Amino acid sequence: MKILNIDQIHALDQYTIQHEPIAPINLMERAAQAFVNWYGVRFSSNRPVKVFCGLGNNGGDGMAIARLLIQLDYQVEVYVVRYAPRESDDFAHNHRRLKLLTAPIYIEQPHDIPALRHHEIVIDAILGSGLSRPTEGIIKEVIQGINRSPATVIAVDIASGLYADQPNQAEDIIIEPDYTVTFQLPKLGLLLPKNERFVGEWHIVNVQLHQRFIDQAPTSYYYTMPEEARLLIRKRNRHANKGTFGHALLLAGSYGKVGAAVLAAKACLRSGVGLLTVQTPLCGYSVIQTAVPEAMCLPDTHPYVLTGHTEVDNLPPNNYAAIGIGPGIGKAPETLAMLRDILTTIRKPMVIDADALNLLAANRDLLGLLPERSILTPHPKEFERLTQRWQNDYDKLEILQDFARRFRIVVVLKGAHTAIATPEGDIHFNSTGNPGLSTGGTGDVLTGVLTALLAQGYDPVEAAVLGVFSHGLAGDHAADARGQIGMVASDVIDSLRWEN
Ligand SMILES: NC(=O)C1=CN([C@@H]2O[C@H](COP(=O)(O)OP(=O)(O)OC[C@H]3O[C@@H](n4cnc5c(N)ncnc54)[C@H](OP(=O)(O)O)[C@@H]3O)[C@@H](O)[C@H]2O)[C@H](O)CC1
Ligand SMILES: [K+]
Repeated sequence: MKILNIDQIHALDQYTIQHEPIAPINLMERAAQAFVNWYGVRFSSNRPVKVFCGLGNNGGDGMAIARLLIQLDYQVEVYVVRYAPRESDDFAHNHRRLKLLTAPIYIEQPHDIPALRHHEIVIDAILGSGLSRPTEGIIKEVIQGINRSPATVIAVDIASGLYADQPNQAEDIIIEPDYTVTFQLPKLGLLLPKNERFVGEWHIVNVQLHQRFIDQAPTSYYYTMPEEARLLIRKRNRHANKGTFGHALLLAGSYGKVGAAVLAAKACLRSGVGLLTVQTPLCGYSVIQTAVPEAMCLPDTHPYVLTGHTEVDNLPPNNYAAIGIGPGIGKAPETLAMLRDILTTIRKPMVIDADALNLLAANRDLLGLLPERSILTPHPKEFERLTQRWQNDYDKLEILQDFARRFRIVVVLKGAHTAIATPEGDIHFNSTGNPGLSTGGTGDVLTGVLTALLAQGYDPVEAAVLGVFSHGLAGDHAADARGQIGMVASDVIDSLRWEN
C-alpha cells in the first residue's frame, strides 16, 4: 500500500470530490461514518464520550462523529476549541447540524477545560493533517489537559500537533492517544519510532478515496499489507524436488555463539530451502549435526572462529544458490579475512547480518565489494556504525535511502516498523511484529529466513519484504501462544508458516 505525503492527500481529497464526484460535505460524512463504525465495535455506549473539535475539517469530522454517536445513543459532550475567528465551511455546516441535537461547549480560556475521568473516552478532532505550526495558546492547554487525564484518547486521522510527514521539535505539545484512527492511507509520521507516544495503536479506515489517483501518485514509501505479502509467496509445483528450492550456505557461529547458527539454520529449513549446509568453527560441528539433523555441516579447521578453511570436500561458494553470513561469527581477524575473501569471490546477492555488519562498519572499503542487491539486516545501532548519526527519524530515512542506492543493496533496518530500503531508493515499512521480538536470536532467525528465500530464487527486494513480514507474523503468533514476555526466538521459528 502506498504512503502519500500531505500535499498528495489533500490533492487526493480534491480529486475524489471532482471525479467520483462527491460533495465535500458528503466525503466528510463518509469519513465520520467510517470512524463511527470502527468505534462502535470497540466501545460500549455506557462510556461517556467527550469530543474535542478544532475549527478546520478535522474539527468538522469531530462534529459529524459526535452527531452520529448521539444518534446511536452514546452519551456525548462536544467541546469546540475556539482558537481563531475563522472556521472551515464544512466545520460550519456540521456545527449547525450538531446544534439541532445538543449544545456544544466552547473553550476559550483554560478554566473552560473540563475535568476528564478514567472511564471517559476523549475523541481528539482538534487538528489533523492541516497542522502548519506548533500548537500554542488554548490549543496547547487543552492538549496538555487531555494528556494529563486518565481518559482513553482516540485521535481522528492523526494526533493533534503531530506532523504527518515532517519532523516535530522535541518541545512540541502533541496529543498522546491510545488509538489513532487514520483515513484511507497510512501516514509516514505514524510509522516512525520517535513518534510512538503520539500514535498509540493505529488503525486505517477506508473512506473510498479515488483509487485512480492513488495508483498514479508517485511515492518512495510503501506499507506492506498482509494480502500484498501473501501474494509474493510462490506456489510449489508437484514435480519439484529438493534441487528446485536451492542449496543454501550459512556461515555462522563461534565459540559460545553456536546457538546463533542453530537458530539461523532451523529458520532457513522452516522457510523452504531445498538443501542447507552450515559452515561453523570446529566447536560447532556436533552441535549442528545433533540440533539440526536436516542440515549438512562443514566444519572449519579453526576450533573457535570461522576462517573459511576446511579439510572437507565442499562446493565452490558460487555454486550455492544463496549464502547468508553473520549470526554469531564474532569479529576475529581470521573471520574478517574470510569475509573479504567471500566478498571478492561471490557474484550473487548474499544476506549479511550481525558481526558481518560490524566487520563491514570497521572496514568500510569492503562496502564497495558487496554483490549487487545483497540484503543487509542491521538494527539501528549497527546501521549507525555503517553510516552516521542522524538528527531525527526523517533524516535517518534519507540516510537509509542514500546508503541503499549508493551501494545498490537492500537494507533491512530493524525496528517496530522495520524499514526495507531498495537499491532503487524505495522504502517498504513492515506491518507485523511486536515488542516480544526484541529478544536474543530473533535476528538470526531472520537471516535464516532471508537466506532460504534467496536460495529459492526470490528477487532480493521481494525476499526482504516477504521475509520480514513472515518473520514478524510468526512473532505475532508466538506472542499469541506464549505472550510477548515469555516468547523466545525458537518459538518464532516454530510459528513460521508459508501460505498464500
Ligand atoms: N483525507 C481524507 O480522507 C479526509 C480528511 N478529512 C479531514 O480533514 C482533515 C484536514 O483538514 P484541514 O481543514 O485541512 O486541516 P485541520 O483541520 O488539521 O486544521 C485546520 C486549520 O488550522 C490551522 N492550523 C494549522 N496548525 C495550527 C496550529 N498549530 N494552531 C492553530 N491553527 C492551526 C490551519 O490553517 P492556517 O490557515 O491557519 O494555516 C489549518 O488549515 C484531516 O485530518 C481529516 O480529519 C475530511 O473530513 C475528508 C476526508
Ligand atoms: K486529530
